[in-house]
Amino acid sequence: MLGNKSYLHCLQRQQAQERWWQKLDEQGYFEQLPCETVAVEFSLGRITAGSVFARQSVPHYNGAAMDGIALCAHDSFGAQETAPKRLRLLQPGEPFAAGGCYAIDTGDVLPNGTNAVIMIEDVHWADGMAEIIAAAAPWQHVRIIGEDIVAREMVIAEHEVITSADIAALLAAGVEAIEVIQRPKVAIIPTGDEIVASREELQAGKILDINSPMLAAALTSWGATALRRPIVKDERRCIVEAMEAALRESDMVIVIAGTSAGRDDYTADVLSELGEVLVHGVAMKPGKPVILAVCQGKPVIGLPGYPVSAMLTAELFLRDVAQARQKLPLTATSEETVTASLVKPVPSTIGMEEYLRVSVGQVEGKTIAVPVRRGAGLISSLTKAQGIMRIDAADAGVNTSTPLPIRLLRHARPAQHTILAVGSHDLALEILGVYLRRRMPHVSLSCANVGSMGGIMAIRNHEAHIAGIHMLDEATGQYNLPFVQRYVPGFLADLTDPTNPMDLTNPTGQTERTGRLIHLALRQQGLIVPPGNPLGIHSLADLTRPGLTFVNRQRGSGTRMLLDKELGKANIDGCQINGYEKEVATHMAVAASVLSGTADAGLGVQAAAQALGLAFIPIAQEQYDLLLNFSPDDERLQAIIEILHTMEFRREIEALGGYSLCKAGETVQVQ
Ligand SMILES: Nc1nc2c(c(=O)[nH]1)N[C@H]1C(S)=C(S)[C@@H](COP(=O)(O)OP(=O)(O)OC[C@H]3O[C@@H](n4cnc5c(N)ncnc54)[C@H](O)[C@@H]3O)O[C@H]1N2
Ligand code: MOO
Repeated sequence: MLGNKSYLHCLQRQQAQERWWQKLDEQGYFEQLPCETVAVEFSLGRITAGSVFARQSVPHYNGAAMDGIALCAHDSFGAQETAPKRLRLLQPGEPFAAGGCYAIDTGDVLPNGTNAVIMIEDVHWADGMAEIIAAAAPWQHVRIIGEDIVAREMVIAEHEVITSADIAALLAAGVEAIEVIQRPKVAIIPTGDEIVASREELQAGKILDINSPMLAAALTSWGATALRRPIVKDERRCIVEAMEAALRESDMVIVIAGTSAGRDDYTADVLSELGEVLVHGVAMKPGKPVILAVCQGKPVIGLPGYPVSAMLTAELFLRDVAQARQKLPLTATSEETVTASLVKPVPSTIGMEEYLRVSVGQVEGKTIAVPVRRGAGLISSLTKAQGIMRIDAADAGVNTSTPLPIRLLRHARPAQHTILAVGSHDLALEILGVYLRRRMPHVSLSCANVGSMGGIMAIRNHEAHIAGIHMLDEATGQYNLPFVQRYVPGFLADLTDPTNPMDLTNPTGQTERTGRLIHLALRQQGLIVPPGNPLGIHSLADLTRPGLTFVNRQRGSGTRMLLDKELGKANIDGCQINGYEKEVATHMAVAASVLSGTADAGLGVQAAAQALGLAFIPIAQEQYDLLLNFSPDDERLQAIIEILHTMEFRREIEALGGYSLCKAGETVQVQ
């Protein structure tokens, strides 16, 4: 029986946070924190447990602030240009006598009897005497005791983050060791029969524990100490034992997975046995089944197993608690955001807050956000996105006209430097991004895979810089150009017009038509089959053999169009092919289906077959072009075209297998 899981009654995020926080606060979790003493030299970023006072003054002696002579100011009174005064040079260690002076360097102790320094530039030497032409004020050019810090003065207040300058000030003030708040120890307990700790144990049905290292790294960046515990089986007793051990040794516990409604999901039960579950279920996506509990006065969080859910819920619920537990300023308020509009409306469930991962770039002065794939199990949705857009629980979605704030992930380059590539995806585009970054370190390239037609539409709507496209026009037999002319009429620059600014050698004049369609590669498309081609597949006709399973690409993709055209030529109907209805979204997904054995064949690029060590039967060569939308003088445009012409780039792409870049960078011409 699945049981009556309480998280089905979801709380709003803020309500859930407040409920957990309030309970912890009542139990004094954020007060009377454990402390430890560390060497000041190694205290960077730690939080002072109490205010720290100087043990000595800085400077601790009166010293010269300039190179020159030390004298008694009184002896200089009356000195003028017309009536210089001469002072007798005393030897170091010689007692001071009125009318005398000592040679002195910056930092030297001021000799007894003296109280001022005259800079060496203002001293004349005559007959072994120092001649001065202006009076010195008492204590001029002298660093007097305590000028910087006076003994017993406060050097740093309690609960401050220690900076590098603080380290210098503390050491100067005679403080060598300092009491700081202990880093909270956070135990991480991964659970699940299918979870394994190393690649060696990985086989079908097993999942590598990537959540523990991810969370440990996040905790470290939040100032906490992560204690990774062994993987625990989906057995109630094992989880109880692991929890009890974790509670003994840590200040906070994370239990990964087992938060939802499955038969082996014990996390909430165990936590209510060992303490109090305050929240099970928050109206947010991803992350809905998160559990917030308090056991033995310590916060315990059950994170949903999907990596994106685990990361987001840890950031939203755990980070503040970990930081407050060490009196660190909370990160949330200092996070970098940009405001952007979505390229297409995104629906969302009313009552559920949604965290949408997006690519962000600036196209024609407008900041654009392109959603990346949404699944909570897709960790690459976090690594490939530039930011996270929050859709409010009250909204049924976001339309394209409402700009919304986006929290930037990693130290994202500013949106105005991000090139948005929206269209059919190809590895060559990502490698182009790497080459661009080498030339222009401030620029990044962000790719959103929406298929060739989606790319053309994004260019038409002024929402992308680049669209990668490969679509064959059956009527003309030509690739790409007819579609651009049909769907974005007037967009392409007329390069035969000498006044056209797209002539990069002569950037003058004004015109509306600034787009370019340039060659990237000729790609070999073909059937991807298991190594050694065990079923002896040689042509599309073989796909109709009984017992053979095919995997298809999604409708609207260039590869699907190619397949349908080739099937038409061979007089084969899709319904004759077992698996024709099964669609996946990328070349690599086709190759992965073949590798895993869920399909015997699929159509895709040779590079995908080569990447996964699969066999390949060539079917057709297709033209993959880049539709570019930059202002003519944009240096990124020039850089792209230059890179496409380099041998280094061409060789690297051709080495992927099945690519020819002999025309890369050239403008696509009407045939
Ligand atoms: N009937 C329902 N099923 C599910 C619901 C629901 O409302 N009703 N919610 C779904 C949502 S939303 C989420 S999120 C997940 C949360 O699942 P659990 O926390 O119970 O976690 P598992 O099912 O054990 O794992 C989910 C997924 O994550 C993988 N995983 C787990 N631990 C790790 C790890 N340490 N490293 C990497 N990956 C991990 C695990 O293998 C699963 O693939 O529940 C839905 N179900
Ligand atoms: O909460 Mo789950 O994380 O939406 O997939």
